[in-house]
Amino acid sequence: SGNPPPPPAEKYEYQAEVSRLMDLIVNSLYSNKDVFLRELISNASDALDKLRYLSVTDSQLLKEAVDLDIRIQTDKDNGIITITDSGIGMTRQELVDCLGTIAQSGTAKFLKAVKESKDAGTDNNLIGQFGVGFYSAFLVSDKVVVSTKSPKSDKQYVWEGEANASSYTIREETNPENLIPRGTRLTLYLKRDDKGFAHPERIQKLVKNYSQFVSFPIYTWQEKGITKEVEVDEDPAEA
Ligand SMILES: COC(=O)c1c(O)cc(O)c(Cl)c1CCC(=O)Nc1cc(O)c(OC)cc1O
Repeated sequence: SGNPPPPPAEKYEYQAEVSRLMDLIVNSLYSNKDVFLRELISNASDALDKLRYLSVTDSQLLKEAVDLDIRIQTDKDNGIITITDSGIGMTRQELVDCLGTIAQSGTAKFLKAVKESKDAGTDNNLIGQFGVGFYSAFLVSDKVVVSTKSPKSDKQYVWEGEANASSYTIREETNPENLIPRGTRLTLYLKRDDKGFAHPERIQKLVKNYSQFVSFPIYTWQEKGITKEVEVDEDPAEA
């Protein structure tokens, strides 16, 4: 017989503050939903920064020898966006700590700030300021899958959450096709009304807009092959 079956997915309840936060976001308090891409590119960039910084004292972290970059793939027929980075990734516990809970302090302040800004009618983007950028994925997605591999663990884990759900699941990644050497891959299953975000030209426009301060190359994938979005003063001869 083959390998033993993988352990079943484990179900976790969100911390109450996370549920409140997600309700707020899912009810799309934010008129310009574009911010989801800025937040997710920012998270990917932070994870790459973390890896680069830690690798200065621990070169083992780079043993998977993959380039430090961000790849954004769009599937416009099925309304799916995939954002993959080769950053530090997360262990199972970090998945629970990072995506299932948020620091209480930040949340209370965030919720208060949003309420005030809502009352004040000024719809500014508070999401990024409180480290809750991940949940902005639910501005445009019914379901989000986060597959992540940290150099600190020998397994890759998959977090799965849906909008308006009170719980999420975490399981081991066992499908060889889905394995990544290191980093995090987010798969966004876009809402019916937001499938337009999966059009390559729309993503490319948003990436150009948000990638100005990102010090890693961002590639967007489309039918015709890979287009390198961020021209890092490339020598024309190499182009
Ligand atoms: C380490 O960050 C990631 O793996 C990562 C990524 O590469 C891309 C992403 O879109 C997201 Cl959402 C993540 C996770 C970011 C995150 O929430 N990190 C994080 C948050 C915490 O509250 C924390 O506290 C222990 C630790 C974290 O790494």
